[in-house]
Amino acid sequence: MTDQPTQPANSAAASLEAIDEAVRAELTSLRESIDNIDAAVVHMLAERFKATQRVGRLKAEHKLPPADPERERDQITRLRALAAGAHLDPVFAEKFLNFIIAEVIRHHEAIARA
Ligand SMILES: C=C(O[C@@H]1C=C(C(=O)O)C=C[C@H]1O)C(=O)O
Repeated sequence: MTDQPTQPANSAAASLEAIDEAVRAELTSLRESIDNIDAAVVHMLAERFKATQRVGRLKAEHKLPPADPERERDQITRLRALAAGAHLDPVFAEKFLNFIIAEVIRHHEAIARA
């Protein structure tokens, strides 16, 4: 026979409810932080795209190519180092930056065509 808790059943149920309440409160609090961080990420991305759109217009005016692989290599090196220092997976950081840069280049190509 396995060991059973010594508490009466209704008392055990009450403490389980208390744990559930504490877990629920922690989950809500963590999700509030996540929502704030997501909002900050969206605002930062919007600012970044404002800057890259200006770069795109400048490049188009001066007949410069939409992509700059050397600049991208420098950024990836820098971002990977920042990620490692921040305990973020550098592989993920690189993928994330490449995802954003691909979208920026798509915008620059569209600006050049317009
Ligand atoms: C914004 C630029 O255009 C492209 C997009 C980049 C980016 O999003 O960081 C970097 C290099 C370029 O391929 C740039 O040349 O600076």
